[in-house]
Amino acid sequence: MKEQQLMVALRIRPLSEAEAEEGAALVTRRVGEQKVVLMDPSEDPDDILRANRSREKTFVFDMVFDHRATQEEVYVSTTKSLIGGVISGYNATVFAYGPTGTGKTYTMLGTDCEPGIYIRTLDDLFKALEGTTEEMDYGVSMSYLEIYNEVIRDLLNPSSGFLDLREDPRGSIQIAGITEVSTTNAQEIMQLLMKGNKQRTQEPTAANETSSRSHAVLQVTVTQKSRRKATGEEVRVGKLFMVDLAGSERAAQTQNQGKRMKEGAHINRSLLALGNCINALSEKKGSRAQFVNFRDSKLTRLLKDSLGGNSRTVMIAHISPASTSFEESRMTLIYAYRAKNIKTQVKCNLQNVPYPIDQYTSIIADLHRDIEHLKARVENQEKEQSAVRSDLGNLQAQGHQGSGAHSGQAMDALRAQLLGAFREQMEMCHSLMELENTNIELHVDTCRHLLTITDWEREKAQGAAKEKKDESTEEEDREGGITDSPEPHEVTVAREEINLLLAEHRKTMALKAELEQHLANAKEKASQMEELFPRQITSDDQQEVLRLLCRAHELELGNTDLQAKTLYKENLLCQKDFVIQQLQQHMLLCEEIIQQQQALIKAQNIPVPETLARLQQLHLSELEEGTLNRLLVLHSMMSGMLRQKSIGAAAGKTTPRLHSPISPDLHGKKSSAAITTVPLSLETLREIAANTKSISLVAASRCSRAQCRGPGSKVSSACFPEDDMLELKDLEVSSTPGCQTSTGGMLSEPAAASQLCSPARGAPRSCRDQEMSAERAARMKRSRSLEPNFHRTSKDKHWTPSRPNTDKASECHLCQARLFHQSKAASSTSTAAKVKVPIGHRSEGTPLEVLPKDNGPASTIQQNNAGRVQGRVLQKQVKGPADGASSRQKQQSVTRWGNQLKIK
Ligand SMILES: Nc1ncnc2c1ncn2[C@@H]1O[C@H](COP(=O)(O)OP(=O)(O)OP(=O)(O)O)[C@@H](O)[C@H]1O
Repeated sequence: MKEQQLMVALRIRPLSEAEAEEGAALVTRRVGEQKVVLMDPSEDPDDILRANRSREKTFVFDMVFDHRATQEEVYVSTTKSLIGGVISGYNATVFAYGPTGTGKTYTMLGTDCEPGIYIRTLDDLFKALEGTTEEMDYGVSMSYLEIYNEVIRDLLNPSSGFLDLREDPRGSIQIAGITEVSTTNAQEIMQLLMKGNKQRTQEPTAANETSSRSHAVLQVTVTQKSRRKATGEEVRVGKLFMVDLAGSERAAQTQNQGKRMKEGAHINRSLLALGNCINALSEKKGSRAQFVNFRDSKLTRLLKDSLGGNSRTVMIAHISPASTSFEESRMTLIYAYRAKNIKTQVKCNLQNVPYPIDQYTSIIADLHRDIEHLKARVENQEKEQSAVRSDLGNLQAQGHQGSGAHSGQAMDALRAQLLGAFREQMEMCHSLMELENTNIELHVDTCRHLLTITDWEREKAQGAAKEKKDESTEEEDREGGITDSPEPHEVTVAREEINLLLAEHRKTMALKAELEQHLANAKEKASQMEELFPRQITSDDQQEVLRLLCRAHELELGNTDLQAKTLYKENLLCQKDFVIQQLQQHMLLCEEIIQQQQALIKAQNIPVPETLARLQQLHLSELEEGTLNRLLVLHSMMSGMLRQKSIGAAAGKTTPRLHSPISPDLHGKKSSAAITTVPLSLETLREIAANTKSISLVAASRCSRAQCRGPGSKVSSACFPEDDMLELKDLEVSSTPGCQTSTGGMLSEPAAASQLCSPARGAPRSCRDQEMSAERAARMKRSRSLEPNFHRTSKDKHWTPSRPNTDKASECHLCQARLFHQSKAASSTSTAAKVKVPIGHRSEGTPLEVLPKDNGPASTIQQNNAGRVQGRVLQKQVKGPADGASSRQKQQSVTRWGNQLKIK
């Protein structure tokens, strides 16, 4: 990882005709290649009182261009050098900053005769790639978007609506549903850009006839893969962002009113957020280190890596030379000058680095099977549902003909009430899932930050060890002992972000608890309504209609549950990537240790025991055979396919896609156990965040394993957020021989264990894992421990992390989460049973009466609200179909529920 200072260049455009007509004086002067002098036009040179104070301010930048600079010069001095890095897998960003009308678009896009940075960069990029394609396979894709009034639009496909901005598990920002064009022709790209630019929101302001009112971002991704098999299947991905920001303007200067004023407010909001980030980042190393809030605007979230992360970044600040723009120029120069202090950490983006992952391939295969199985069940349920719906239509038609007016009215009222109640329940279910989804996102974010901190801790530890070694050999240089190197700002940011994320998690959990309570009440209400059928509705047909309604509702809930389970599996896959990343780093460390030890053995001529020699031989042949590479490719292919399939399914089907399931527990009937994700103990994370010195993901997961371990154990409350501890404390779990795992106990009843551990298949995966581990352990006679987390199996032929450390930890959480939800479902059922007066449901136009409970025969609560649910895409897919609108609906639905809860 290399530290890079942000490069800041300044471009001063020529005096415009309008400025010249106004008689504006020149207030800027370029001195040499790197200096600019700004003169304050308001100061009187004859003012004796201020005679000692200079009316000139000098600013130094990496490059200063004045009106004589050509587009080629600006490009060559700022951007050209980034191309090589992007091809080798590094990220880079160029952004144009400055007040309106100072030439940002001119610099970035340019004109037909004087093309700007976009086209020159792409031209050179393709030329460079052509020269190297003998050795490498390259892929180039680009996307072009604008952020206008805090919403993101695809400039290559404006009809796709507003897009969502997401962070992927590796922490890079993604735009869901954005069009990515693959091409190798710069001319084609120029046409696309011109076309896209026409879609950009552009309006005349007093300062600029063709003012761009939005921030435009052109992203080019270069993927590089070696053609020589011997070098492995390593893929390097370099991303280049080219950003034309909207003008940093003041309303007074641009005389903006109405819509322009509102736009200005949004533009200023994101630019203000950008300014704040620049301020905070530039002071990161200084005494006034501040928190950098990238989340304040879409723009700063998008530029997060460019400013504070993994990117070589160039800022081209723009100013006008006119005295009339003095104030804007001064502010821009101050900001740009500050930005020079920003440092980014640059590292090559490698994907698919060879790593022994056989255990993951089997898990992934399992997940694949589960997903297929669940999908098949979803399809069956859908078929059943449509059959029920058509029956229902027929019966309703008959009911209307055959029954009297009075009974028809009662029937309609009851039906409306039922539908209202079911709809409310479904909305609550979806809101709960959305909250759970948010929790997962928060968790993924937290893990990512933990990884950053772990990386740093490891680097620090290695550095300290090295220093100690040096110290012993060069004592004279080490008077002060080992000095603590300063913590990189990304690590400090990670620590701060973890705290924020934990706070957000607590809020989400509180809202979720309220919603769950509300849902339990709603279910109780619906069950009371069902008991009234026989009294209020006399006709058999009508009763049948209502029963079918309830059945449809039940199916709908079941359907939702299944889809949620599917998505949960997908999420689990995603989390495996994290673990792989972590293990991969550990693997590299181990490799280094092995090499050094081998060198030592050789140098000292130490006799090697036969067993060790055999293992070394095995290790070498493993490397030569490239088995690990193949496994890795298999892993990436399978997980890629799975994700692709999911995306395809989401695009093709109109059924909802949910990240996390809810357990519908209707009318006292136990439904399948709900699953949620609590992959790391939030308590543990909180401790880790607080205890900043010894933070490590491995430590965190070990901790949570340790807390969950032990035969006949109680489910440890330490594995759950504190809000959930009360729910769990009385839940006794006993071990089942053969099913006991090192990561958590099973319910004593086999059926319950199966339900908890593997809802989709017969044998609980934890049990299977246990058997496999035992089998493996028996075969591991020659295995030898390198360090506590790693072992070598004769079957695996390579160093590999012990299974319980990874997948079992996840399984442990999975089991516990299910357990928790089941206990919660049980407790909510009992709570619901105590409710005497049901809360009124919302139904369209028909306020629900409080219905007396009688002792009529119980039947099943059902609902047909499938139509409502269909067409809602509930999971936001990165790089999937555009789903921005639906995710906003989701947000609204969650917020709405949040608000309703508050009101209630
Ligand atoms: N270096 C330059 N040489 C010649 N003309 C320039 C130069 N810089 C800007 N211009 C001209 O000034 C005008 C305004 O430039 P441009 O639209 O690029 O400004 P901007 O900073 O992008 O404004 P906004 O933020 O309002 O979109 C254009 O007509 C452009 O051609």
